[in-house]
Amino acid sequence: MTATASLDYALAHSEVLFTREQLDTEIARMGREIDAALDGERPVFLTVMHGALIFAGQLAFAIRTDLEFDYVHATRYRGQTSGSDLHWLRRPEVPLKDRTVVLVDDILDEGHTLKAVRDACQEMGAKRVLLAVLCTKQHDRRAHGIEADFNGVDLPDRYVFGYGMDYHEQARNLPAIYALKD
Ligand SMILES: O=P(O)(O)OC[C@H]1O[C@H](OP(=O)(O)OP(=O)(O)O)[C@H](O)[C@@H]1O
Ligand code: HPA
Repeated sequence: MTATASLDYALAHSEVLFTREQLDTEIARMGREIDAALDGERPVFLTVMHGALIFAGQLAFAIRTDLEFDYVHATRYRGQTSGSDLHWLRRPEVPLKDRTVVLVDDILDEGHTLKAVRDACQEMGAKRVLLAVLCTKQHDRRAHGIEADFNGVDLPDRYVFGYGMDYHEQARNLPAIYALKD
């Protein structure tokens, strides 16, 4: 591993943007918003591995409506800090025809990942796909036609890690969102 890819390097060149306490508050709000949108309907709660793992568990506890769990694994970054082609490692198993899907991911960045996963859900017959993300990066590189229905916090256009998000496959279990300094 190169020196700049180490977690020690990342922590020495980063700052905390959002603490666990701040994120707890936002996730609780999202749970209430999702309950209101579901209006009693039981959805498929579809988690995009690996990055959404921590957020999805916390969000599920914040939602009162019963959920049917499934997950997909699609990755575009594969441990790197810039994205490339999307690789599907697991597609949805639960039949999605005529179902509402709550699609859960850690970050909406350029949007290619969630756009591809959302399109796949629609091709499988989902009647409604609601996107719930912990954070959204603010820039003008977003893929056309993708935005979050439920968002936790907005981020500057910097590489972030922690709270499920990786720095060269490290740091996912740090309980805060960190950003590299410019
Ligand atoms: O909006 P985009 O630019 O497409 O980026 C967002 C995606 O990138 C990350 O996944 P990654 O490919 O790093 O896999 P991971 O979830 O295993 O970390 C993240 O979890 C999102 O799924
Ligand atoms: O800034 C990021 N950090 C971690 N994973 C990501 N996937 C897309 N953007 C990012």
